[in-house]
Amino acid sequence: MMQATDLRLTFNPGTPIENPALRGINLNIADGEFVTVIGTNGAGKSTFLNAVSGTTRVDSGSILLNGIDVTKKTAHQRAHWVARVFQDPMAGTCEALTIEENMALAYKRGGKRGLNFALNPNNRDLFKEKLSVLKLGLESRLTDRMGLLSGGQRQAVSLLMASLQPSKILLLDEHTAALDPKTAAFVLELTDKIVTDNQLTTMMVTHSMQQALAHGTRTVMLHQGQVVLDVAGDKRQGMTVHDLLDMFEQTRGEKVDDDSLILS
Ligand SMILES: Nc1ncnc2c1ncn2[C@@H]1O[C@H](COP(=O)(O)OP(=O)(O)OP(=O)(O)O)[C@@H](O)[C@H]1O
Repeated sequence: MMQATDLRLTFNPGTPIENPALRGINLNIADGEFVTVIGTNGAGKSTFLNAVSGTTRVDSGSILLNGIDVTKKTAHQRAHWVARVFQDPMAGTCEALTIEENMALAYKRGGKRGLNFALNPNNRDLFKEKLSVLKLGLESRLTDRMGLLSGGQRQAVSLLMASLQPSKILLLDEHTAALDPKTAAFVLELTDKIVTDNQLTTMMVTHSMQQALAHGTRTVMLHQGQVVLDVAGDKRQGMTVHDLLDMFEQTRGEKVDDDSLILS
């Protein structure tokens, strides 16, 4: 369970380029809920995810993960609880290390023991078994360097890595945006499977309203640093992009001014 309460953050306060990126975000996510997050450019989506993961500190407000207040904890201290897959396939894995070394690092995420401890025969079998689910033949390439994999393969392995240890929340930050449409569809399908199989509490930022409605169990829209729409259950079932745009217009009294959000 994640509870984000009145999160506020202003970049460059007191300067001519002062920017209130988070203006009181309130969002509670129940265990096992898969929330898709959309919003116009600059709405604060990445900043919000950074605040949850601890790579950005908020000015005020609180973030609780399973009842534990992590607001003042560093990203490193939160590593036990927060798993993340980034937009850039290069960002979440180390290309100089092998597939099994990357997986071993993920397996010991937040732990103190060394890489060699996690690279034992039992774990190798586990990594192979997990990789075989991808149906990409990577289970026979454990000692290949990560840098040899395509962007889609790396994102697929990143997703597996994120689910190797139980986390309180999985953050997906436009993790398919850099992939071609076919590979993106494959990685999204895999995301659904991994999230469902492992009952992961998940927040997925996407720049596609269509994707936001087609995946997950709940959709939240951010606008100017606040949550302005929040739909789930029957209300969300069968909802179209057009319905969502109408809802935004009725709530805000303005139209969505971001073609990429509407058209992608
Ligand atoms: N490190 C930073 N320093 C100053 N301003 C920042 C910084 N990071 C983000 N911002 C600003 O904060 C606002 C929110 O940015 P953020 O990246 O969270 O938006 P976003 O919703 O993820 O947008 P996009 O869809 O374009 O990626 C924007 O106006 C952005 O320019």
